[in-house]
Order: sequence, then C-alpha cells, then structure tokens
Amino acid sequence: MAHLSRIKIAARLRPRINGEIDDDSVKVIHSAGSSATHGSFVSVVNPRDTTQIFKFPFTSCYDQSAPQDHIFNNDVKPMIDVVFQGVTVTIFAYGVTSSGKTHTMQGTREEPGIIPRTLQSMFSRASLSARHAQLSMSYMEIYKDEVYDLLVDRDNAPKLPVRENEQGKVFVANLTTESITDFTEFDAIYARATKRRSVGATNLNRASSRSHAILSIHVLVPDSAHGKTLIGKINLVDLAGSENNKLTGNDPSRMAESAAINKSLSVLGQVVHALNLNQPRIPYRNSKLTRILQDALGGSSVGLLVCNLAPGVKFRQDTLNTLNFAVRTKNIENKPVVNEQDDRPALRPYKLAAKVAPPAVAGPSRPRPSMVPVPRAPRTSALGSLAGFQPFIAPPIEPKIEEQERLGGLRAGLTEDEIDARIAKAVEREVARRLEERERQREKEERERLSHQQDNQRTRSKSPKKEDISLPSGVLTPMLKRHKDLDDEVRARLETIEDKLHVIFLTVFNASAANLTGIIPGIANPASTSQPTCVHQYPRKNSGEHTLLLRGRTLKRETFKPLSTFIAKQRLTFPTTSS
Ligand SMILES: Nc1ncnc2c1ncn2[C@@H]1O[C@H](COP(=O)(O)OP(=O)(O)OP(=O)(O)O)[C@@H](O)[C@H]1O
Repeated sequence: MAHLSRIKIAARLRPRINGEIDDDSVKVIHSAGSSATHGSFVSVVNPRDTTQIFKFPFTSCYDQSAPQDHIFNNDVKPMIDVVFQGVTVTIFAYGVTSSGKTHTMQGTREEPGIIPRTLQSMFSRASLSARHAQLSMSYMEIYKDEVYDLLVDRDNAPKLPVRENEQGKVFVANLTTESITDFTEFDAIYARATKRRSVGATNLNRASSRSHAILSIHVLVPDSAHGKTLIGKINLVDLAGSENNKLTGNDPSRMAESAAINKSLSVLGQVVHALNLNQPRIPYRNSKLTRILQDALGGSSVGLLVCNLAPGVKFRQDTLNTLNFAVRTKNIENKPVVNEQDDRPALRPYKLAAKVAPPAVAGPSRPRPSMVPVPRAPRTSALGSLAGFQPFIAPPIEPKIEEQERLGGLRAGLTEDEIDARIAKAVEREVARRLEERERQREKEERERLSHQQDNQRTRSKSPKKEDISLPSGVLTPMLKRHKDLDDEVRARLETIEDKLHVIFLTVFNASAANLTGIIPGIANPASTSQPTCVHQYPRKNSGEHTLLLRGRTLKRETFKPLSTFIAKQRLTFPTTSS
C-alpha cells in the first residue's frame, strides 16, 4: 500500500523594506535550544484583543535574518533526492503581494533562491551519478486563468489547453519541453522566459507578479541493472500574490487581473478545505491553477508549501489569512508513487488466439516467441517511507489483452507454465470484463425503458382532456365508470393497460357474453377481421350489470362505439347467464 505523505510547511518572514515600520505584531520565535526546523513558531498578535497571541508551529519557521541557503539546505535539498528516485515533487511559494515569494523562489544574482539552487544541485547530482540522468525543462504561466508557454515568444504564444490522459493525469497540451545539459544553459533559457512573465507595478511592489509561474524540471534516470528508467519531476511554483486592493491601489485594468488572481487562489483555498473535510467532490476543475496542481494536492506527489509573510501591523490580517491557509494545507495527505518506464525488450505478439482455442493436436513444443524490442508503457508504483526514502516497487500490472497485443506480447524469459498462467488470467479477466459490460448494458437498457415509459405517461397525462369522459356509455372500464372524477393520470394508465393487453372492459346491462354473441352485431370488432373473445365476465352486485372483459388483437376503444351506441339505444335487456 502507498505510504501517505503530508504536505510540508515552511513559514518565512521577510525583513522590512522601503522604510516599513516594524512592530511586534508578527514574529518568528525560536524557543531555547530550538532551530528553524524544530520547536519554532510564528506568533501573531490577535487584532481583536492585543493581549492575546496566536501561535503557528510549523515544520520550519524562518525569521527575517534567515539566508537563502538555509532554507534550501533544510527543506529543498532532501526533496531533490526524492526526485531522482522517480517521484514528482511540488514546491510552491504562497503569500500576499510583496511578501517575498519571488525572492524565495528566484532570488537575486547575489542571493539566489530555491530555483537556481535546485538546478545547480540537480546538475551536480546528475554529473556525479554514473547513470547519466537527463534533465529537461518546461515553464508556463497562468494569467487570468489561461495557460501560456513561457518558452516561446509571447507574440506566438497561444492559450494552451489543459487535458487529462488515460491514467487520469492532468497535463498541459502542446507545452514546450527543452532539454538542458548544464546550469549555464538552463540559466539563459530561464532568464529569457522570465522576462516574458506578466508583471506590473502595484503600490506594494514595483515588480509584482501578476501571474502564477510553474517551472517544471524533468529528470530521466536510467537504471540498466533493473531494465527501467525512473521518471522524476520537480515543479517550482511562484504563485501570484493574493491581493488586498485597498493596499495595492489597483487601477481598473489591474482590478480585472486581481480578480482572476484572487479567484484562482480562492479556489485553491476551497480545494484545500474540501480535502480537509474529506469531501467526495474536490473542486479542482474550478480553476486552471488547481487543475494543474491537482497531483500536488491530495495526489501522488510530495509537496512543500513555503508561506511568505510580510512584517508589521499593516499586513497582519493577510498574514493571518496566509497562516490559516497553511494550517489547513498541512493536513493534506498525498500518496507519492514512483514513476518508471520499463525498458526491457518485449516480445512479438504470442498467438493469443491459439491459446484461447488450443490446437486440436498439441505438439511437443510450442514456437518460442522472437525477441523484438518494443516501447513499453510507463508505470507507477507505490512509494515507501519518505524518510530514508526506500521506494517500494509494486509488481508490474498485467496489461489487458489488447494492451499485450499493442505492446508486442508477453515478456521474454517466462517459462511455458508462466505464460499459460498469464494467458489464463488474461482470458479470465477479459471474460469478467465482458460479463460486466453486458450487465452494464442490460442495466442501461432497463433504465432507458423505464424512463421512456415514464415520459409516455407524462405526455399522456399532459395531453388535452378527451371529450370523452363521455366515452360512449358502457365502454368505460368499471373503474372509469365508477369514478368519473378520476384524474387524467389514472385514466391514462388504465388506457395504457388496456392497449397493452389487447383487452377492453365492456359494461352491459342485463347481458352476458353468451347472450350477446350473435345477437349484437357489434360484438365482433367491425373494423377487424379478428373476433374479440370474451375472456371473463363479472356480474355486478344488485345492478343487473355485467362487465365483460373482451380480448382481441386489434381491439380499440373507438371500434366499440357502434356497439355501445347500439346497446344504449336499444336499452336491451337480456337474461344474465347466472340467472
Ligand atoms: N528575505 C528577504 N530578504 C531581503 N529582501 C527581501 C526578502 N524577501 C523579499 N524581499 C524584498 O521584498 C520585495 C518584495 O518581494 P517579492 O517581489 O519577492 O514579493 P512577492 O511576494 O513575489 O510579490 P508579488 O506577489 O507582488 O510578486 C522585493 O524588493 C524583495 O527583494
């Protein structure tokens, strides 16, 4: 079973900038003997009661003096090991505008942030490894809920669609991926791409990011000893700042951007909330941001959320919002998996049909399949514990029959018994699948039939009232006759029953079927060649009436009009059979 991994939270309080007034409303406290990663917490003075303090303990808390390398070494570096084991890691910076997200992720030339340090570390790891890991990158931004490729010129950048593959993994279609061989190459591409990112000045931050930026570094680590390649990925996400329009002084066009930013962040909050409550429906689809980050939120990746905080009473409410979001996020549980691709050569299709219907005369030996390498589907397996990361590789999932055929058949090196067992299993599964499919189809047809029937009844009950409540006297079913005030729906139902059974109830005075046959010309359906027969007759108490149940293939209520008219006119009186 996959191990659960909670999203790790790091809080970072930035120093004062541009003559901001500092006060004690937000502080990072390291209790005696504690470090950033142990026993520290963020304290915020309660805005409603300044004698109270809210405490927010997180895995890591960094104060204003914390250098960039401190954060990287404590929280990010251990995750790079995980990426090289074939796991997806997502690190995202969250916080209000100007709280230091870009500084933390990107940093400056003098103080490089998480992104450049991660790349340097990955390249040095790749070059040290004898396994020749290959790195590549993609970089996108989400601006006003549309996705753009930052690796192509903005003029040519179309809006990219977000799709889902057969395994339910969400991806951005047509996003460029460039291979990168060293840090210098990465840095040149990244610098060019970052210039394309949508930024604009607000009162709080002259270079405010107006979009969410997601940089993904993919790594392929061949493992020839086991005939596979591990597929790792790290997503480095610099979210746009959650905005307080009173503080940012946005003009109308900025307000529209701001609304889109706030909406996607609010959906992010809703997703986190729904995950916390274990709700059956998580609103990932309500914004592109959450859709793309789906795997990092309750999915199969490992996550780190860096909460950036701005100091001072001016930002206190935003700080509390950010910290409350972090508290909810830290309860989210992911189930990390190892992504890998099987590189072992597969075989040409083994004649499955021959196995399903074995040859009449079994020969002493069967033909050995020839070895022809074909591409294999990537697979995932459950991740073991993250601490001391020992991935557990689940046994390969057996492909379906069609898949086996597509992949080129059964694997080399299997004994005949193993091949037999696999074929038997595959056939068994296929039969079960078809039975299930048939059952589903049957249920579907039944549902359609019922709904069709209900529609019919609704239509009938809505159709204008037939003049004939006044159906010719004696041709109404006993119920209809007894209850003249029957509502349309019951009437319609009775008529449906009559139609279906090819029967009609005929009420006559003082007469039975035997008396009527041959005496009343209309007993035979005048419009039909088939004679209706009387299948039952019910003498009615103390009334002299008989109700006859007539049955005939082409029986129609209208065709009895002449008969009923005849009866009505003649006021016939016959002896009843019972008398
Ligand atoms: N830890 C830090 N040390 C020194 N300066 C910092 C630190 N954090 C942030 N700053 C400075 O604060 C300012 C705002 O930071 P930054 O641009 O990173 O904020 P942001 O959260 O990314 O804002 P936005 O959401 O508007 O993009 C910048 O001038 C940055 O250099």
